[in-house]
Amino acid sequence: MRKALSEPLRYPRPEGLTGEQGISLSKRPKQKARNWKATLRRIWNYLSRRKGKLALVLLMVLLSSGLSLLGPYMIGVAIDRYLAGPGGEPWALFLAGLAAVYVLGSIAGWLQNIWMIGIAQETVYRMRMDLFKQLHRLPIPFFAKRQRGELMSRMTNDMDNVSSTLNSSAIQIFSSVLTLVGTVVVMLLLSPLLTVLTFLVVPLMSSGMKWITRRTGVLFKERQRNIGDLNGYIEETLSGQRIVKAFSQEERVIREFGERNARIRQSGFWAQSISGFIPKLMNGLNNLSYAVIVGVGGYLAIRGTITVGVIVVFVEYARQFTRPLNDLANQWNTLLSAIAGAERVFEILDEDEEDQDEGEAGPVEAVTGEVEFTQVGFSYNEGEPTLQNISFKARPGETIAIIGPTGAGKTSLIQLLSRFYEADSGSIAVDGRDIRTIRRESLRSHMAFVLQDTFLFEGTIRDNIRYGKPGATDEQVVEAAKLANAHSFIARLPGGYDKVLHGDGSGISQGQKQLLAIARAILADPAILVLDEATSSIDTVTEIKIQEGLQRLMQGRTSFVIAHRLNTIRRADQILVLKDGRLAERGSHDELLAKGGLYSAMHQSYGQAD
Ligand SMILES: Nc1ncnc2c1ncn2[C@@H]1O[C@H](COP(=O)(O)OP(=O)(O)OP(=O)(O)O)[C@@H](O)[C@H]1O
Repeated sequence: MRKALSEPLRYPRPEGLTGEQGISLSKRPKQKARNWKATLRRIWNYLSRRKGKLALVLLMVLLSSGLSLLGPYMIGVAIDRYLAGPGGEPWALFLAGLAAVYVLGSIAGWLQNIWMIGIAQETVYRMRMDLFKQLHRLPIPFFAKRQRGELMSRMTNDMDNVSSTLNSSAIQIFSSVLTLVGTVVVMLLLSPLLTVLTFLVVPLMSSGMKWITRRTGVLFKERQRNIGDLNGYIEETLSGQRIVKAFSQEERVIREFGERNARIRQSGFWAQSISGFIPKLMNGLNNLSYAVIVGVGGYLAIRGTITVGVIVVFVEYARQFTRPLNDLANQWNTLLSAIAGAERVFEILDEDEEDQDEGEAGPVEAVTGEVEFTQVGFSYNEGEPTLQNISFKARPGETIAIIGPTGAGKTSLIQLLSRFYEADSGSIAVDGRDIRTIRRESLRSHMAFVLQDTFLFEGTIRDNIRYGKPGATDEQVVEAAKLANAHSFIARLPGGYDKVLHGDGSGISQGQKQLLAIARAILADPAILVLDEATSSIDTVTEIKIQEGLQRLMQGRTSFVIAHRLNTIRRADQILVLKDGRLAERGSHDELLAKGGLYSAMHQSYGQAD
């Protein structure tokens, strides 16, 4: 008996009890799902695609749980049978049987693990695919309301949460419950009294855990908040790195980072230190439970009520009983937080995609570029009109300059034309066809955008130019670059067209970025062009190159230019002057000047700025 007390764990100590990882998982700030039943049903929809494999996993869980009960039981039986001296089956046979039980148990555990990981990875793969597809189907207004970082975290953190839980926690919880129930049943069958004594530690354990977690919960939350704060600070200072350097604020930034970093150290220290008591407490209580079992069991054995074998079985089961209990405590929060994560993923999946194109909507083959707005009205928020009663007609190949004070609605007008937003009233027609009857994708394939802030993807210059027309040949890419006046600077770059651009084209200048955007648009060869003229000043040589490139690009296309330069405005076939969401004036430069109205007044200031 002494042996059992001083060396209570005959088999490898269960990991569930100790270890920082297990503890910290249970202390994660809880994220609660609002409708966990519906979320679980949807997770099941994904999982159920692999029903056969799942059934195998469950079989393995049953097998490994059953074998984990059988092992200690066999030891107990053996002790009773062989304690008084050799008898019954030979030892070797018994040992072989015992070894088989443990080996089979391990194999079943291993198979269950590996199969479940397969199912989990496939499930997460599908969910991730669905989420990414959905993110690219959602309309622009959806993104206007959300933070990019927040969406990113659904794609990464929430998916990771779901992944790790499906990988291990879900199955562990199931197997813990099974083992727990099985252990309790066998314990009750062997000795109800000893079972009750073993249970005595449970309230002590749970109140001890509660006492500690109440304290560490606050600390872990604080640490989490501090980490969030630090991440935010890192993101901010990296994005604003140029400003930091430009204002020589490096020292201050480092100091402020240090303060935040120290806060994490502080909260982390206390959270980890206090939670470190959990394994100690568990081990202490476990030993207490062994002592009680062995003490009372010994007394009962002397009185002949139970056998020594039963005591040994109980000591083993007591361990087996507290381990799943602990696992459950550890995994429960992980499970809850994964369900909450999955719910956040499903929330995005449930968002309305871009309004389905109306019944008749179809593709449009060739477009000449005639655009007509008829009494178009639009508002981002109900009751706050952004555009009202906009009517004009652009003939194919015309250049339309859109001007007006900031906030007048210039960008909004363009957004409607490209169907990023839908007009609330009136109609917009391309080649006489209402754009609501043209599939968005098809409509946009006839348009190209050269915006102030050109977005370049990670990849070669060639691929970036080819972005709108992936099938274009290398010769066509070079041809477009030449027309855009981009060829000469590209040719001078090390690597030329194969130079890889990183981080949104950080290795090239603003002007060069614009030249690439022009080349991209030339290659796409659209009938309708949308230009947002750069307001930032670019050196004169590049400026001339850009203007030349733009002229070539605009040739023969209907071009809408949010214009800032007098030259562009003067050359336009029509000028739309927007003010407070209304079309204040419309006409050519000369017509509007002659009118002596708003344009004429604005023209003065343009004249000064140009
Ligand atoms: N996503 C949005 N949600 C709500 N209101 C918006 C949104 N985008 C723009 N607005 C508002 O609509 C009005 C018109 O904005 P718009 O961007 O079209 O003006 P703009 O003439 O292009 O201005 P700027 O010259 O400054 O770019 C502004 O009052 C603006 O605050």
